[in-house]
Amino acid sequence: MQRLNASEAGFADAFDALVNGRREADADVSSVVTQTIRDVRARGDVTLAEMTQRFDGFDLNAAGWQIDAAQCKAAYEALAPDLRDALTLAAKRIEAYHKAQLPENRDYRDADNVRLGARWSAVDAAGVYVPGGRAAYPSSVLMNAIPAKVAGVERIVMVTPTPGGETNQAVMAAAYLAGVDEIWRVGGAQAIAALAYGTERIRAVDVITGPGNAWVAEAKRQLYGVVGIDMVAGPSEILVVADAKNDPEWIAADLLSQAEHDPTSQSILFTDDAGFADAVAKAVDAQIASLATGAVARQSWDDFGAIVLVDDLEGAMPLVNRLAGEHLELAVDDDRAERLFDLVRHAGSVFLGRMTPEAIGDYVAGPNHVLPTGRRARFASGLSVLDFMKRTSFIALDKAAINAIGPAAATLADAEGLPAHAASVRKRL
Ligand SMILES: NC(=O)c1ccc[n+]([C@@H]2O[C@H](COP(=O)([O-])OP(=O)(O)OC[C@H]3O[C@@H](n4cnc5c(N)ncnc54)[C@H](O)[C@@H]3O)[C@@H](O)[C@H]2O)c1
Ligand SMILES: N[C@H](CO)Cc1c[nH]c[nH+]1
Ligand SMILES: [Zn+2]
Repeated sequence: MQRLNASEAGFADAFDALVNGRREADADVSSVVTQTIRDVRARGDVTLAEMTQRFDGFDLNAAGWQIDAAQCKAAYEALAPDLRDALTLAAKRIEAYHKAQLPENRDYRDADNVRLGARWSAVDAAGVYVPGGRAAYPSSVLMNAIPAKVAGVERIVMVTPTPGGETNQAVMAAAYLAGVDEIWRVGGAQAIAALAYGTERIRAVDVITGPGNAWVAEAKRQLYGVVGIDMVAGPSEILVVADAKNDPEWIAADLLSQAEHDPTSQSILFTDDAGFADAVAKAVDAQIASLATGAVARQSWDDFGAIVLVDDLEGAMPLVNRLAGEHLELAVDDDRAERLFDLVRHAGSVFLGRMTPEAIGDYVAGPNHVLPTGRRARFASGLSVLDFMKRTSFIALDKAAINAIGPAAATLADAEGLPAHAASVRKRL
C-alpha cells in the first residue's frame, strides 16, 4: 500500500501515477485475448474444450457442457432456507429497482404536424457472464439476468466457469430464480468470444453483459461492435472518504471487501486525519491475517492499495473525481455526506453515510453491482435494463407536413451535392 500526503512536495506526480496506473488490460492481457478470440472463431468448441481443460481443469466433453433447468430447480429447492430467503430478498429488491428503469415509448405530433417518436424493444438474445474463477457469484446471476428479464429478453444465456468441474449450488439456484434459459460451463475470454460469434454448440447473442477479471473485461472491450456490451466491468475497486469519527475496523473491512475480489482490485482511503490513517492501516493488516481470502486481499492491498492524507475532505473530491472509481463510500455524518455527494462528478455507485457499506450494494440494495471500473465511470454507467434494449425512432409525414419541412431538406441535399436525395423530397412537394 502506498501512502500519499496531499500537502507534500511531489504529491501531484505521485497522484498522477495512481490515476494512470494500469491494472487491467496491459499489453499481455490484450494480445492473449486477441489470440483467444481468433482461436474461438476458427475452432469453436474445440478451443472452448481445450481452454476449459487448461484454465478450469476439467473435460467439458466428459463432464457436460451445460447445466440444465432441472439441476437449477433442484439446487433451488435444496438450498438452506436462510440462503434461499436471502437470494429471494435480493431478487425482489433488484427486480423492483430495475422495473422502475423501464423507458417509455414516445409518439407525438410537433408544430408542423410531423409525427415523431421512438419505440423501445428488447434485444432477442443476451449473454450474461457470471464470474467463477476465484469465487462463485450467485449475486451476479441476479444482477445480470433480472434486468434482462425485466427488459423482455426472450433468450438469456449464462456462461460461467466451473473450476475443477464443480458446479455451485447457489449459482444454479439463482439462475432458476432469475429465469435464465441456458447455462454453459465456460468462462474467461473464450466464453465471451463464443457468445459473440457463436460456436457449433452455443448460438450467438446480441448483447453481452456482466463483470469478470482482466481477460473477461478485455474480451468484452475488443468484441464491442460485434455485439453490444454493457460497459467494461473488470477487477473491483473502492474509494472510501472517511473522517476520524469512523471506527477504523469498519473502514478497514470496507477496503478489504473489494481487495478480496482479485489481486488487481484496488482500495483507496482518503482521510484528513493522520492518526486515523495509521489506525486503518493497522486494522487492514490485522484483518487480512484472518480472512480466508487473505492472500488475494494482501496482494491487492500491497500492490494497488493507497491511503491519501488530505487537508480536508471537501478538498479530496477533485481527486476522487479523477479516479472515477467503481464504488465510492462517503463515511461521514449524513449532512456532510450530502454535501460531499454534491461534489461527486464521476463514480459508478455512491454509498452515503457511515451505515452504508459498499457490500450492501453488492447484494441486496437493488441498484446493479455490475459497474464500470478502470476510471470508466467518467463516461459509463452501471448495468441497467436499457443495456438490454434499443430504441427505434420513427417519422410520419402527410402532405402538409412535407410541404412544411421538405424544402429545407432539399436545400440541404443540394448543399451536400446529393441530387437523388433532393429529388426524392421535391417530387413529393
Ligand atoms: N466491476 C464489477 O461490476 C464486478 C462485479 C463482480 C466481480 N467483479 C470482478 O470479477 C472478477 C472475477 O474474477 P475471477 O478470476 O474470480 O473469475 P472470472 O470468471 O472473471 O475469470 C476466470 C476465468 O479467467 C480465465 N483466466 C484466468 N487466468 C487466466 C490467464 N492467465 N490467461 C487467460 N485467461 C485466464 C479463465 O478462463 C478462468 O476460467 C474479479 O476481478 C472481480 O473483482 C467485478
Ligand atoms: N463488488 C463486486 C463488484 O465490483 C460485486 C460483488 C458480488 N459479490 C460480491 N461483490
Ligand atoms: Zn464485492
